[in-house]
Amino acid sequence: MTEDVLARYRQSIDNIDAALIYMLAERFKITQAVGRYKAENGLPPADPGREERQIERLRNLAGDADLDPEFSEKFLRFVIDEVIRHHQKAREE
Ligand SMILES: C=C(O[C@@H]1C=C(C(=O)O)C=C[C@H]1O)C(=O)O
Repeated sequence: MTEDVLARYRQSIDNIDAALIYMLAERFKITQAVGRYKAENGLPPADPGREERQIERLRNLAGDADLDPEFSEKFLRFVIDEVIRHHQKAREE
């Protein structure tokens, strides 16, 4: 009985994790396009002003959603740093 409850929770966790992976894949597809556009047009890989606005926006959304804003900032920072790495590579190609 208890194991059924745990299995149901975990099924839901598996679905959410799958959605996160698909959403991240879509985000990286569009950021790769941004990286190519920047490389072709001589724009810098990073845009600190945009990052600051994004982080502030997500910190507020996190607060509304009862998620730790510090965690949401760390997560977005991690993703953005990877995007910038891709943009630097696109510029070198
Ligand atoms: C995607 C961009 O490039 C970088 C990555 C960002 C992101 O992943 O949200 C935001 C700003 C830039 O440093 C962009 O300039 O919009």
